[in-house]
Amino acid sequence: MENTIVVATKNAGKVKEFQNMLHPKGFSVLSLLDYEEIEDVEETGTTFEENAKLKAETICEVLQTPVIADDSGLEVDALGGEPGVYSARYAGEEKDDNKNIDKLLQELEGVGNREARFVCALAVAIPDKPSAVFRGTCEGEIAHERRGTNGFGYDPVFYLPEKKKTMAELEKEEKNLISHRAAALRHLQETLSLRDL
Ligand SMILES: O=c1[nH]c(=O)c2ncn([C@@H]3O[C@H](COP(=O)(O)OP(=O)(O)OP(=O)(O)O)[C@@H](O)[C@H]3O)c2[nH]1
Ligand SMILES: [Mg+2]
Repeated sequence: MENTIVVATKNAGKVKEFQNMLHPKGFSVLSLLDYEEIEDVEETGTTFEENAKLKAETICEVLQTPVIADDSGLEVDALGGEPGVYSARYAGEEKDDNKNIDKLLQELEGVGNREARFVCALAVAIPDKPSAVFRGTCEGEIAHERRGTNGFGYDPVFYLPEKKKTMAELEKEEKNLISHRAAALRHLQETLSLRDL
């Protein structure tokens, strides 16, 4: 397992981004897509941090190896911070990105304030050690319609005014420099060495 990091997620979009961010640093990335027998961890927390810790600690306990977990989502100011920790299941249990975007655009119909942010809590769990959690955010606005095909989730409607593009119009390298996930990973690295994992 040398230079391998396990990310406790079944979200293929997240897995790709962690691979693209960690491969250049000399790590290979495994995820729960490589351990199909492991069931989803129930996200019973009320914050991104609680859910990230829950996922990291549960999978660390099962695999007895260091694990990182990402709990993330979209906070929209005009919706009082929703969908927040419920971002994946905003339009139903099937976690359908397209339906989630449709619902978001409906909720914001006629709403002037489009300010929003992506939030990522990244938790690290190491056997027999206290876990740690780091937060990264990325500020933007909710567009009126979809643009772009890169990324996943709400990326086609997450508009970055300074880039004049949606997140889904950015190349993956560009997203991985400015995203909430990249920011959380930077914070983790300021405190911990990935080589300790
Ligand atoms: O456009 C987006 N670009 C992103 O970069 C991004 N990051 C998160 N999200 C949204 O937030 C949910 C996370 O929920 P979440 O952390 O519970 O993950 P998940 O349930 O998909 O997988 P898991 O990691 O729990 O197994 C995701 O499904 C997405 O809807 C994003 N949307
Ligand atoms: Mg989830």
